[in-house]
Amino acid sequence: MPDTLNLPSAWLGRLDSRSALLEFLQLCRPIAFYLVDRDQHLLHWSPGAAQLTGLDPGNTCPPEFRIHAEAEDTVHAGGMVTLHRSARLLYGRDGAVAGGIALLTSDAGQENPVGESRNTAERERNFQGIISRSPAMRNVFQIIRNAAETEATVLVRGESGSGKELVARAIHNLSARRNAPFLAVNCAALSANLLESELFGHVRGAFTGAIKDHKGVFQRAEGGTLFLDEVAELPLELQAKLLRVIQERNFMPVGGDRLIGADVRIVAATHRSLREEVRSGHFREDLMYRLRVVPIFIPPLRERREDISLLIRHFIALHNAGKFRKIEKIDPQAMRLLLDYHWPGNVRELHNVIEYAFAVGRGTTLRPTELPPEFTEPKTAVPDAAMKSLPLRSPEQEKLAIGEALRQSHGRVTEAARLAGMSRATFWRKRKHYGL
Ligand SMILES: Nc1ncnc2c1ncn2[C@@H]1O[C@H](COP(=O)(O)OP(=O)(O)OP(=O)(O)O)[C@@H](O)[C@H]1O
Repeated sequence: MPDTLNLPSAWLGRLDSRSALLEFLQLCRPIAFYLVDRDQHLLHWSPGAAQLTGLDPGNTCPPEFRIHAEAEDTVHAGGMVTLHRSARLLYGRDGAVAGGIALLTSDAGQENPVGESRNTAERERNFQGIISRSPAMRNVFQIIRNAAETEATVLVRGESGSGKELVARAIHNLSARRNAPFLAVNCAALSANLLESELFGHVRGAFTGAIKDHKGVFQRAEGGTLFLDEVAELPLELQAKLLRVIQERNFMPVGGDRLIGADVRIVAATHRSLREEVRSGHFREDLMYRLRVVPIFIPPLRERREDISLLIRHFIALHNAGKFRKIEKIDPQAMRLLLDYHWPGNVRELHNVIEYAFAVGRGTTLRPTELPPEFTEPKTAVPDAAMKSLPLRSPEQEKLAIGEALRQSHGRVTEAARLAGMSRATFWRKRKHYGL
């Protein structure tokens, strides 16, 4: 079925969303669905919904039908009819929740088709362990599939915790190299000397303490894939050596006198823009071009908000499999806090939040009090004067202050721009510039 992903963006840009929505609602009259605003006022209850449920609720949404979160669940119309409901949240241009839309189908007699389509949907949302239903990520999945068939070097860009290593593993697992090793090295975690040794190995006596030969990851990953995380942090002298491996397919261990062949596919990752690193003289341009043969960008979690509830459910299901606690429901207030959060640590942070809830809470409902302090503690207002002096701040301070303004405003850009004492346009530009 075609989806928005396949619609030309130029055409989408010209579309008047108001008239398109009204046409769409008219056309779908026989289908059972409804729309609510963020305060749960019923905006539209289709004739199909009235027929299926036997209800005509006016503009008051029956409590059972309120939409607080993305859900695939059942609702009971008038306590008699059990319906299957697919609910989705709708977002405004400012990124805040603007309401919800839900589709109702009769559970009875549709067991198989609904069951099948749910399974298909589940498969589409779990690609090699990467859970997502965002169109941008579906694009990423397709690039992974295609790139895995080739030997091309891949550069994954994304914020910390957004899933770069998962992408690298997926490429390896789908490639012809899947039966050989997948090894990961974090280029930011080691000093230049240790990193060189870890990458290329050393021979006995190469330096004090080198009491025996040591094989580097280029040798240990023979026939497989090497994941170079935080590649932008690679010191310049090692960049030259890496370039050589990519071009010549061989390398020299530290203190060695003999070149060793390297049959390794490289997948590199960074949270920085390599172009900017090249511009500032921290990264070799020739190496950048060699690494980004296939560039993959993973959007931060806050830019694919449709994934938040999916990931929450995924991690809850993972932890439910343990013995300590089973969470069956999420309190609507807790869900709103989770959905409105800015997620600076991306999926890793979300997983930690669920782990925290399992550790501190009890019972079958996840409650707001079981969320870490940053969700519940009263926000300390950023002093206006301090925010207004933003242009005088260093880039690091400015980035921090913009992040804080977004956090305080729950991602609502107009409000955040006001807090930061900037116009919306400047705020957008700076936010983009800092990758926030
Ligand atoms: N879409 C996703 N679905 C399921 N789990 C995910 C997803 N994205 C990330 N994770 C999980 O979040 C954690 C962080 O992911 P990963 O290590 O791949 O991120 P990263 O971008 O490489 O982070 P860093 O740059 O900090 O190393 C891992 O536990 C990973 O399994």
